Amino acid sequence: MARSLSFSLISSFLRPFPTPTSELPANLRSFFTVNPSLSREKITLKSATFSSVQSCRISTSALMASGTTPPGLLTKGDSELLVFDSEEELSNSLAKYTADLSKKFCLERGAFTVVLSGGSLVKSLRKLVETPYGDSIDWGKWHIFWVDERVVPKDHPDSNYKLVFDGFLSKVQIPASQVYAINDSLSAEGAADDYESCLKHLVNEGVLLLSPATGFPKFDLMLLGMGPDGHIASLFPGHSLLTENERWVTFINNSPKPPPKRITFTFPVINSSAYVALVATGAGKADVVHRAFGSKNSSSVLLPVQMVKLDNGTLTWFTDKAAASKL
Ligand SMILES: O=C(O)[C@H](O)[C@@H](O)[C@H](O)[C@H](O)COP(=O)(O)O
Repeated sequence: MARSLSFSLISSFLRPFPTPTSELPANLRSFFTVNPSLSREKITLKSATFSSVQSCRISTSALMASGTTPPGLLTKGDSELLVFDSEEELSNSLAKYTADLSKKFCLERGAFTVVLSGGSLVKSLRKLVETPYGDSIDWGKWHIFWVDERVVPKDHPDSNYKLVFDGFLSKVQIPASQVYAINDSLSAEGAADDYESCLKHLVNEGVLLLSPATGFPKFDLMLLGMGPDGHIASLFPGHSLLTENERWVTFINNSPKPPPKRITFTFPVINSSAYVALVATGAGKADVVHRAFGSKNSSSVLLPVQMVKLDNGTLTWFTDKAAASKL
């Protein structure tokens, strides 16, 4: 039977840890002990349940939405997994994580470049428009991109632009000129070329930075969903697009997930990001979460989600109990 440990990371802002570290299992004890810098202001989660925690590497940077990296826990290409008791709690924490990164990047460089996927992610972002974030975020400095888009008119029910507009953009004050939708009058190939040109223009304008290490654009934050087959963006298992290493944006005319015509960022762009939050909820994602984080990996063939290996950034998985149930 899977061992389950529930503990409250912080139930109020009055105390740093409700549970003495001596009462935690050894692996979590050392996790907290080596991070004396954890402060009550920086920990954002109300509670989390980790099943079979040996399978997961959990570091404080995922819990500290300000992005401060504690010493000795993160390495290049490392990733972190958070498991929440409910999607509601996940949504609260995702909002805090995003708001804190917004504050950091707006202060550091006066802009915040945010890339969104479609799917259930957009619903999980709902708390971001609510108090206290909705009123305090500097929306005027946000720049919104799509990691993938279905090549359909913007008012089509399949459009990721429409999904994000209805669920998020229509509720906040991001200037329309800073919302980069595809040109839906073009073919998939034309729309990908056009979007890549748009990104290059934004690099010239200084809105978008280039990764000095890879030469690909370095977005501040990507908020990505994941399919039950392990796809991210419109990068599907076994597809030739997985190995694209020159283009920034490419296209697919035969997507296994409808609709068939899409554009998508490529792996070099995704992996050049400063921060990636991978949001996976529900039992339908449990097999893939297990494959990515479980102690036994039966296949040498990597699923697309396993190919997210950031060159110099922080990858955090936000999951709920159902998605983590096979760990
Ligand atoms: O346009 C798309 O189809 C998405 O960008 C896609 O990559 C999505 O994020 C995943 O399929 C997860 O979707 P769910 O969270 O709805 O399962």
